[in-house]
Amino acid sequence: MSKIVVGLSGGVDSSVAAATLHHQGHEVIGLTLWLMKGKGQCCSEGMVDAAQLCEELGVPHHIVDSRDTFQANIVDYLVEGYQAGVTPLPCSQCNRTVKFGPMLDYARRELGAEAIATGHYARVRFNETTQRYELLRAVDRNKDQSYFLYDLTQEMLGSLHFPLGEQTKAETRQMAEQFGLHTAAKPESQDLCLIEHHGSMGQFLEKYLAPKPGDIVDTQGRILGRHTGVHNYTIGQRKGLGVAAAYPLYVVALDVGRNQVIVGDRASVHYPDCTVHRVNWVSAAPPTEPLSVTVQIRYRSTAVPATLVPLSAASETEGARVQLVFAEPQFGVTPGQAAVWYDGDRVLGGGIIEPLPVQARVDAALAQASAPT
Ligand SMILES: Nc1ncnc2c1ncn2[C@@H]1O[C@H](COP(=O)(O)OP(=O)(O)OP(=O)(O)O)[C@@H](O)[C@H]1O
Repeated sequence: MSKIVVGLSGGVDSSVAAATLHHQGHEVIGLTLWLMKGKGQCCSEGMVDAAQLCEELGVPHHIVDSRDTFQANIVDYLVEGYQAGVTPLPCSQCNRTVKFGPMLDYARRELGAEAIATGHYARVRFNETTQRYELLRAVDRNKDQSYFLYDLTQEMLGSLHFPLGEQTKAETRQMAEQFGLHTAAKPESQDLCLIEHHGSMGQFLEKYLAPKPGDIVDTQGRILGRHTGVHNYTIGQRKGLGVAAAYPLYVVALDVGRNQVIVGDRASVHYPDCTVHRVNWVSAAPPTEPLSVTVQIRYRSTAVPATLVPLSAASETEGARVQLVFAEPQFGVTPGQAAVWYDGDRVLGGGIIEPLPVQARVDAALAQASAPT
């Protein structure tokens, strides 16, 4: 049995992950990262719940102040992204740069442990033929979090345990009761931790970005209304535009230079393809030829068939790039969000959807708007 450091948020999933490993006879050490600056109920309550869980299990608990790392890698990343007119996805970035990397470092350096575990719903296996670790979807498809884990490295996968990957959420809740954990009845977190902490994404952004009103225009440039700042809008957004029209309007492009939000009909926010940068091939070697995959462009969306075409990197900071050509045009392909591609249950890789130049978005919108959906 080995020494395993378990990341504890104070929620039911990580509690059951820790309790399971403890009951299997592993030497469990609880580790909670203190993530957010300022007073927020979720962080303080989470740390206390995690500490109490470790008391119940009779295992040590460590708290590591990671507020500066979280601020630099997540808060600043989000604010800069929204300011530039994209909608950044914080979770995959957080998993790699704030959670798994630093947790593994701390486990090795301070605790003499080589393994870490979390309550994520996903699976890892070692492929003897390719000699690579592979990331797989969780058995509980409704809870599957593999989408957020595409950016992990082989080294991280090799040190990781996901004790909940083979079970359903309902089974996890049952186990929490059987183990007699005080976190058994804790409600499910509904949103991004940042949103739970601040109330809403709007309230979070208000702290960092001043309102910057401008025009809402259609794809022909006609002014339809006013907006409160391009950072408050997302490609594909319909609600909250405050513009009356004969048909529903969607955000087609965010023009930061002109400070305009450009809107069109539903057909105009369908895209036949997208390019993706900062690509990570988590389970497989990068291909040299086009590859058939299924791809997920949002956490909750269904994976759809696409052809992946390898591209050369435009610059060193962009990392590897690929083009994804969808079998059917996709709604609201949102720059800043992750595209994650799969071969069945196996996550092959993923990356960040690149912004298109505004004019290219408008041209694509005009072309799609006149095409049948
Ligand atoms: N502050 C933290 N410190 C250490 N590990 C964490 C922290 N927050 C989350 N984790 C780990 O990452 C996993 C997934 O986190 P996520 O925020 O998605 O929580 P969740 O699915 O609601 O799980 P939980 O019920 O454990 O909160 C958690 O189960 C936990 O192992």
